[in-house]
Amino acid sequence: MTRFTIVETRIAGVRIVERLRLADARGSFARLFCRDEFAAFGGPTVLSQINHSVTRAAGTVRGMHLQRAPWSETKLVSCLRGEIFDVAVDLRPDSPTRFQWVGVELAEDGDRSLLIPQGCAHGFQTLTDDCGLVYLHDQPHTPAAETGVNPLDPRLAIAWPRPVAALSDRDRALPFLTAP
Ligand SMILES: Cc1cn([C@H]2C[C@H](O)[C@@H](COP(=O)(O)OP(=O)(O)O[C@H]3O[C@H](C)C(=O)[C@H](O)[C@H]3O)O2)c(=O)[nH]c1=O
Repeated sequence: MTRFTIVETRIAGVRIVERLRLADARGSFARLFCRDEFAAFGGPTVLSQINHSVTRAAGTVRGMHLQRAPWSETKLVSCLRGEIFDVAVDLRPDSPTRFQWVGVELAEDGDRSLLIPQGCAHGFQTLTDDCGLVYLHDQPHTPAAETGVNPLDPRLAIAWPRPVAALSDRDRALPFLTAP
């Protein structure tokens, strides 16, 4: 039984992964990742790290982050508590959608995750208080390879749904795009 439906977006490799929820009188069960099913659509098949982040206040923005090569990573982001607006930005130099972004709402009572490929930055805004995210990464966290772009960059013009209520000092200091 196929547990996932893959929805392509306008950015190649940025995919919405819709999960099949198996429900019964006790509640439900859903799979977050499956190596074989993900291999079938060209998704990541190796997990390096799994992370959990908690964000207290609605309106908070985290991002836009990615790791440089050779630690470029694919991420699968799932919201298991609360609701977020999840965003991927294409920063691949040769991509026809470079500097374009895709945003989707992920929620604990929803059944979808966002798959962010190598070369794309990831960030999100919380739409409720107390949001919990689970990230699957196919590369280890490598601080020396961490980079990003400013989530408030006017050139990206990411349409955050709410006023930005909180931003880390690190994210506030992320660079703005200058490349033509
Ligand atoms: C990303 C990461 C962080 N950390 C440590 C480093 C810091 O001591 C602490 C918080 O890190 P940071 O402020 O980078 O966390 P976020 O701002 O939530 O960044 C994450 O959220 C954005 C939206 C992402 O897409 C990335 O996965 C990730 O960069 O966790 C780890 O130990 N492992 C990790 O993989």
